[in-house]
Amino acid sequence: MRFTTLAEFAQILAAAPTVNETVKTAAGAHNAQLTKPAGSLGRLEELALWYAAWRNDARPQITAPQVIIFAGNHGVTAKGVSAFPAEVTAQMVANFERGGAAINQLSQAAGASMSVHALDLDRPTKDFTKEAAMSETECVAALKTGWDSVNAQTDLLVVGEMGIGNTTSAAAICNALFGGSAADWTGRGTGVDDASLQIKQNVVAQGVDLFGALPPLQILAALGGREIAAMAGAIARARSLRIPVILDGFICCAAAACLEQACAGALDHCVAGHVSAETAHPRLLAALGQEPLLDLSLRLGEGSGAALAIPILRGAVVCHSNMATFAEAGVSQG
Ligand SMILES: O=C(O)c1ccc[n+]([C@@H]2O[C@H](COP(=O)([O-])O)[C@@H](O)[C@H]2O)c1
Ligand SMILES: Cc1cc2nc[nH]c2cc1C
Repeated sequence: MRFTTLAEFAQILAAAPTVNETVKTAAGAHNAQLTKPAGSLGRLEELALWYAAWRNDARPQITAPQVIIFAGNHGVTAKGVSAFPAEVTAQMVANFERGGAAINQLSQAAGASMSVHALDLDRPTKDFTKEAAMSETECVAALKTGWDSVNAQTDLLVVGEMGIGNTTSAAAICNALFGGSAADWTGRGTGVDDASLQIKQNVVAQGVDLFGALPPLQILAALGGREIAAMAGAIARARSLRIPVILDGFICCAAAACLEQACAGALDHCVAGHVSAETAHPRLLAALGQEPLLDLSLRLGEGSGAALAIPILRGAVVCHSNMATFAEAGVSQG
């Protein structure tokens, strides 16, 4: 399916497949027969039923998880909102390509393929305290990069990001989408000091003053970044292919939030992999109605927290699909 405008992208979200309740019921009946006290696998049982219902398969397997990292540069970095210089984005892309970053290790440990997409790094977005970060055309191009990067054969998707300055962009998106004050949504990102945190809050407040009244996908264009839009495009593509998604930290969830606010239920195929140490991430997860699987005080991004959650979902699915039933094992039911 192609889209050339944000309005067409919104139509795709509205027409996306929904969860298969018949398969969910069948998966629930199977779960009830497995050799364990009812409910004893806790949240793993709920995860397995959710996964089965999205895959249209009451006894699914996870065989080909995909991790995709998107990188983008941000005009607002000129304001001094990050503890690191903007050139680190491109330097880290080279590191991802050489296999030297945390996400390379975590993807491999989780048995996932991993790819990196750098989006116009030599052309940062515009400073959103002055003008929209991206035009509609630029935002649509980034959404398409994400859309096209999803392998249709994958059965579990993680999207992650790298972009110096992108916690400022994510904070502005969240403040615009959910209200409250700039301080509510602005954290220390890579580790800014008190003076830079104050600048960051002011930048977020200025962006929200200018663009906060726009509809959600226009907020993504005006306050977002290319890697943020690309994550949104990939999450939407996964939905169209019935591929469940594990969400990562604050920036990933801000991208996802644009979809949910544009179309209620757009994240029903997503689960939050972790809650990050970025101060506003718990607030964002609450706004999305998401309960994170892990709480490890990570604040790296790169899809790292989501990749760590892959084995949890794998565990849920192998128990659900491969355990013996009471009848098969000759175990007496209580
Ligand atoms: O995922 C998170 O919650 C998270 C929290 C803080 C920082 N990050 C990463 O740090 C970078 C953004 O931080 P900053 O300070 O440059 O806005 C970007 O590359 C993110 O991947 C990521
Ligand atoms: C070194 C470094 C690695 C990162 N990975 C994701 N965001 C990052 C930010 C920095 C600064």
